[in-house]
Amino acid sequence: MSRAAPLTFVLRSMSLNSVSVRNIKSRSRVFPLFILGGYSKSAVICRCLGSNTYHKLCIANKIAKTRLMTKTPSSSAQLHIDTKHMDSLSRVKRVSIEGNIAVGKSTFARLLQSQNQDWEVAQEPISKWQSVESTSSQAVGSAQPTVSNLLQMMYQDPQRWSYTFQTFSCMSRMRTQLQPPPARLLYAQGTPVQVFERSVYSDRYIFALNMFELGCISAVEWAVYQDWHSFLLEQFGHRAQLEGIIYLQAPPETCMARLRKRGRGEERGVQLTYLEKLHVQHENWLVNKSTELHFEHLKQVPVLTVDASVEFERDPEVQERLITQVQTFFSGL
Ligand SMILES: Nc1ncnc2c1ncn2[C@@H]1O[C@H](COP(=O)(O)OP(=O)(O)O)[C@@H](O)[C@H]1O
Ligand SMILES: Nc1nc2c(ncn2[C@H]2C[C@H](O)[C@@H](COP(=O)(O)O)O2)c(=O)[nH]1
Repeated sequence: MSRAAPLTFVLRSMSLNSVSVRNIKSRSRVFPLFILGGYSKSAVICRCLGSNTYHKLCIANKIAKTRLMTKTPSSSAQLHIDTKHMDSLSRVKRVSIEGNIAVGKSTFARLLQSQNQDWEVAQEPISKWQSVESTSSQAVGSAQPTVSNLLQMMYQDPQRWSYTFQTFSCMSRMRTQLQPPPARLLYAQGTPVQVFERSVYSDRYIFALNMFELGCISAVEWAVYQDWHSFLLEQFGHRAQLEGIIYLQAPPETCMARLRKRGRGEERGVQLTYLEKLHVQHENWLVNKSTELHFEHLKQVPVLTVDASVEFERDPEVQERLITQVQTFFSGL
């Protein structure tokens, strides 16, 4: 049997009984798919009726990429596919926790993780920013690997390192948001939710914007950042889209006290004015809705604002109230 070069398809729509795919190379052909069965962990093998053509579908959340394993089917080809797996994937909601530095996002995320097996928390990849490996451009073979703390470099010399930091933080957030959900979420009884600590959106609409407004990112760097950010999200955004946002809201003074209490070395020089500015950015985006957004779906994403000024770390009653609030929010997504 002859093998054609692999083609890539993107799942366009999904219902209980059919799935249609668009050939992204020709941008025109649509193949109806019908349920049959048989899938492995992250791949579905489907068969094209009336021919020996097989397709392998690699699924990520609501979007599936199919790879043509053998010859090209006719445009009327009917494919068999198990959509049970796809339905499970599409049930998984994606929510980010947003809020000022040290407001309590990690603490809150840990609380959520401990409360419900149907929720999976992805932490902010701070450790990656604290240890960036590089090699010097010395003679081949003698180059020594170096580990740099980009978070510290950004705080020590924001003019020099803010743009570099935002490229790295955004890429690491994108990677996190593109992670498929763990298998146990696919079999969840309730509402399965992937919870992200911050997102590619706060990267742009909170931090990068703030650094630009503070003059730590130049006009050219800001233009370049926005250009690749928009492109990245246009290309992959459908796989990283959020269904909800939890905004942990607290006065900057409270965040400052918690930041000092936490005592992270890199943040020693952080001033209250910086947290005040970040607070305004959060309020503008998530409460006043005055931040200019560039992604239509983002304008519609529901926001749950949680009063994070209360001490919830060691108060089971407050924790219970918060969890109920979150549970109600998740089930309405
Ligand atoms: N609700 C709260 N009340 C009092 N202290 C808190 C609360 N939430 C978090 N903290 C403390 O504040 C500090 C920062 O919390 P953390 O969860 O690391 O914040 P973030 O992830 O938003 O930066 C930690 O020392 C934590 O113990
Ligand atoms: N300049 C930027 N700084 C950022 C960004 N994301 C996080 N951070 C800083 C703020 C904190 O010092 C630390 C971790 O944040 P927490 O709020 O989780 O404590 O990293 C960013 O995009 N730009």
